[in-house]
Amino acid sequence: MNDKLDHIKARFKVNYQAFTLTVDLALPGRGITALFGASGSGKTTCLRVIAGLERAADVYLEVNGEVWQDDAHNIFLPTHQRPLGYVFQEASLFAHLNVQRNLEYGMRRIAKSARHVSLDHAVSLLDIGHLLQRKPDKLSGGERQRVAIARALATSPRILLMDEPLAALDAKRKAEIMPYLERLHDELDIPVLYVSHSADEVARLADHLVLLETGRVIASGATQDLLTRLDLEVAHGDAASALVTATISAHDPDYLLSSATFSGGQLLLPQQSATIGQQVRIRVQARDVSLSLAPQRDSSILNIVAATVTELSDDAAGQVMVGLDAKGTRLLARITRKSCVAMELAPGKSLYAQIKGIAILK
Ligand SMILES: Nc1ncnc2c1ncn2[C@@H]1O[C@H](COP(=O)(O)OP(=O)(O)OP(=O)(O)O)[C@@H](O)[C@H]1O
Repeated sequence: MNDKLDHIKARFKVNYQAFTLTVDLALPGRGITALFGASGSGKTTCLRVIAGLERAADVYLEVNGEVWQDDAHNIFLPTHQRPLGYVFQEASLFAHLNVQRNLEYGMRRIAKSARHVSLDHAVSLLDIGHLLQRKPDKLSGGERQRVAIARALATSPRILLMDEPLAALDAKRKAEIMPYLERLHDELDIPVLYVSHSADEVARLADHLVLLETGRVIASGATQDLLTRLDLEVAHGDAASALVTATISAHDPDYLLSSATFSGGQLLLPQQSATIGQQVRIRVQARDVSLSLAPQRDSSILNIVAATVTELSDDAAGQVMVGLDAKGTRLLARITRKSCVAMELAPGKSLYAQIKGIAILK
């Protein structure tokens, strides 16, 4: 299987009285694709159409080579015949069955020949072996969600649809479950459509991003690219950030630091457990980047990289978002309009980006 953007094709229209959704998407057949947008933009409706749960018009839906629905040719696979896993905001487990039975229930529906994820594998991926005998009411919210995800996986889906699976959890439980979602991504070859309105989750998990606005797809592309496109709202405001892919190149135990190389040079990070040569995904928030025309040598900031201004765009009152290119990696810096004028910033100008804070995502 390759990474071309044509393994999932979804084309349809939904017409409610007060809302119209028009979708024409070609998405990668692997990795996590986030559907991102404000409340009411149509994210859940998209998943429901893909699952065959929602009436839509002019539907064409193809998942990794299988046509599930093609209205032009009267093809319609009902929901129970679509090999998909659906995980909702609130785990809908059977209260009277223990975890083991809940998992088996999902699996029994699937013919032996179609099973490619074993129960053991799903249990170990979500680390729920110690919970198998418990009833759902004896699980925490995070544990319930892990069981719900394992149950979806145990049906050997060709695609996993996840509708804000972390939304009902508090920050601590979210942080607990995130590594499991990353694990699915790293260890399973099942594409995930992940509905979210959290920029944080999207930056951390998604390879591909679909931006929805009042029923329209306004952009679809690699997360790294879309987060830094200044014509999009997602690249503005307090949460705006860039993603940097880097490779761990050294550890410095004396200072508890690790270095990582990326297209624009080297970054120093808090000491990482990752081995040398391992890839890491780093989030750099626009508000944590300041700019200078000369490289500062008398600063406490460790990460200073040469970059070129690509574009400028107004942000909040008195603020400007600056798009930067660090030899192939896009960064954002949010600075004051006053500094922008004083530094005579314009596209093509060379300068130095001083990165005050870095978050290692994985
Ligand atoms: N069955 C329905 N009949 C009529 N209108 C509906 C129906 N289902 C959803 N809508 C409307 O369609 C729009 C999109 O809803 P949808 O649930 O897809 O949005 P969403 O982006 O998932 O929102 P949220 O983040 O709040 O879950 C909303 O305006 C909603 O009120």
